[in-house]
Amino acid sequence: MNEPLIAPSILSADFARLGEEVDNVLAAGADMVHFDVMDNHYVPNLTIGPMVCEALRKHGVTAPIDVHLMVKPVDDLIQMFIDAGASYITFHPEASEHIDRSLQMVREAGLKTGLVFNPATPLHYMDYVMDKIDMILLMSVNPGFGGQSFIPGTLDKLREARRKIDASGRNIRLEVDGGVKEDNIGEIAAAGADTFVAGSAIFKKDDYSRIITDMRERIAEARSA
Ligand SMILES: O=C(CO)[C@@H](O)[C@H](O)COP(=O)(O)O
Repeated sequence: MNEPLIAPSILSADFARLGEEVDNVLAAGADMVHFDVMDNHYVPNLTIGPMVCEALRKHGVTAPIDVHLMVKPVDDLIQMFIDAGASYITFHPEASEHIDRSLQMVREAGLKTGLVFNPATPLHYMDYVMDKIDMILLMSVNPGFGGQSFIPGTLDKLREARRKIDASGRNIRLEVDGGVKEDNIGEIAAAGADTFVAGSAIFKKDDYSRIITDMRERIAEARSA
């Protein structure tokens, strides 16, 4: 099992102080920055684009930036985020006309890539591209907004995704996003996730270090049980 990674979603950060917020959450022990891109078309919200990713790099952020594209179509923005300094680029299979080609674009640029599955999206989209993905992201809420409740059926879906990853023999990260909190992160880890996106659970707290440490402890407890 991969070492667990905590990826705060900057969707819940104070955008007026974004550089400082990202510095603070990384100094508090976060492993990477989860960067939610929404187009008010594929999802009913509008957020940030490649200029903000580039600005974070210019600000001095060296940690991995995990770009989650909630846009349709995806290919133009993939290229822009490659140029802007993304580390991971994940997208929804329904948002690409040519999933294999979109994955290939990211890989040829030397970045890590992956597919994102909404709560009702079946996992079979990954079946013929397992050799081209580094991450599978299961949405545990319907995408578009922070602060929603974790959909419990995601736990079974995580177990199913974990079986597929293990059967592939490849080192693919299993990320979960939506409603991840300190009181459910243990069972999410036990279901097979190794990469944990949390927005409001971290950014709505005063002490980022305490919540990230608490999350790590609960993951470790779940793994040793
Ligand atoms: O992509 C999304 C929502 O579409 C997420 O990354 C949210 O930003 C997670 O927020 P919390 O549920 O952790 O508050």
